[in-house]
Amino acid sequence: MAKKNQTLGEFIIENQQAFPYSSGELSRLINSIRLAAKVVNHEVNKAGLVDITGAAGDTNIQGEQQQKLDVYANERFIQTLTNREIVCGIASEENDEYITIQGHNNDHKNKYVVLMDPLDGSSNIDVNVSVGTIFSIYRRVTPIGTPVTMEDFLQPGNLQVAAGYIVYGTSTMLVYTTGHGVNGFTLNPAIGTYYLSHPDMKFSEDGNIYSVNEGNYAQFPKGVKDYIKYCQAEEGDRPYTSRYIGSLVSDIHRNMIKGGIYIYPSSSKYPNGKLRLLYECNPMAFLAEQAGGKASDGERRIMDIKPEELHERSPFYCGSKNMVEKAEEFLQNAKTK
Ligand SMILES: O=P(O)(O)OC[C@H]1O[C@](O)(COP(=O)(O)O)[C@@H](O)[C@@H]1O
Ligand SMILES: [Mg+2]
Ligand SMILES: [Mg+2]
Repeated sequence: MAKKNQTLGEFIIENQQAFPYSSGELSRLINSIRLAAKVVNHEVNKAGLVDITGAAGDTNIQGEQQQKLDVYANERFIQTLTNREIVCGIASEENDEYITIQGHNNDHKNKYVVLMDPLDGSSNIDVNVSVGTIFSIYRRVTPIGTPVTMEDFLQPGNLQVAAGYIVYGTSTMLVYTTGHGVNGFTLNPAIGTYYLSHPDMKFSEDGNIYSVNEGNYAQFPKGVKDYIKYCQAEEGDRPYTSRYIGSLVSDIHRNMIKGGIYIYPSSSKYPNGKLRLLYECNPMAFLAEQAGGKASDGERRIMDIKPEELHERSPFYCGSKNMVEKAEEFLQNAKTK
């Protein structure tokens, strides 16, 4: 049972039985993510003081300009996960291909793969707005002792064994699930310890915050435009409040605490949506469902989508269950008209 203010270490030990495969590996994996997050947090907190902001000069497979902090965070998480001898493979937004981790005996004996967005919200780095890291963890499906293959990474989200995010905001928080609810831990930077500050986080069934980049309104499908007009109407419990930070982690985190819906729909600029299914939509969908919320692509449950490619994108509707279902209703009605 989660006890407020217990440390992350105490929580992990007390909830060992909650981790699948009853081994300590998954808890060691969560711990290694915690460690890497502390190092990245340190750099995020001094971004601007040192030359860690701004463009790194390269572009990633998404064709997006890599920020220096994207590259730094990516390297730290890969190094920590590799050194801790727990994972057999890593896929990252910042790497075109997945990374095979052989293990210190080159025996490919590790059981888990991690997919991650090492730094989410890159456009906010230079303007001192919160950013995050998102991770998704699966048990490998190919035989232990052999090198991982793409099959280990292209698993539907409903097979995740753990998922979470770190938000580097006014405070640094680690929020994650292993399929037994969602718990949030806040870092005490003075002593470098995470404390259980948000036990058993829940999405309220309803909310009055909608998060969408309304600057792209003209590019949206009719159903999305209709839903936004519904949110803005002066009737019933509306107008809702519009809040959009432009960091998926921050927008989802706020909505989980206050209630709300986050939408990144398909558009003329992003026909399949902008967010990546494997390391943005799926982990957030796992958290949302574990917190009593909902996550779809407008029609299908996100976690039931069978991925075809490592960096494939998906439209994303996530948050308070009744709000997501209302948005899906507008999308459906627009199709039938
Ligand atoms: O600026 P836009 O088009 O509204 O997109 C904002 C979205 O893009 C993202 O920044 C994409 O993530 P990355 O920063 O990791 O590429 C999300 O965090 C955010 O929700
Ligand atoms: Mg991202
Ligand atoms: Mg990113």
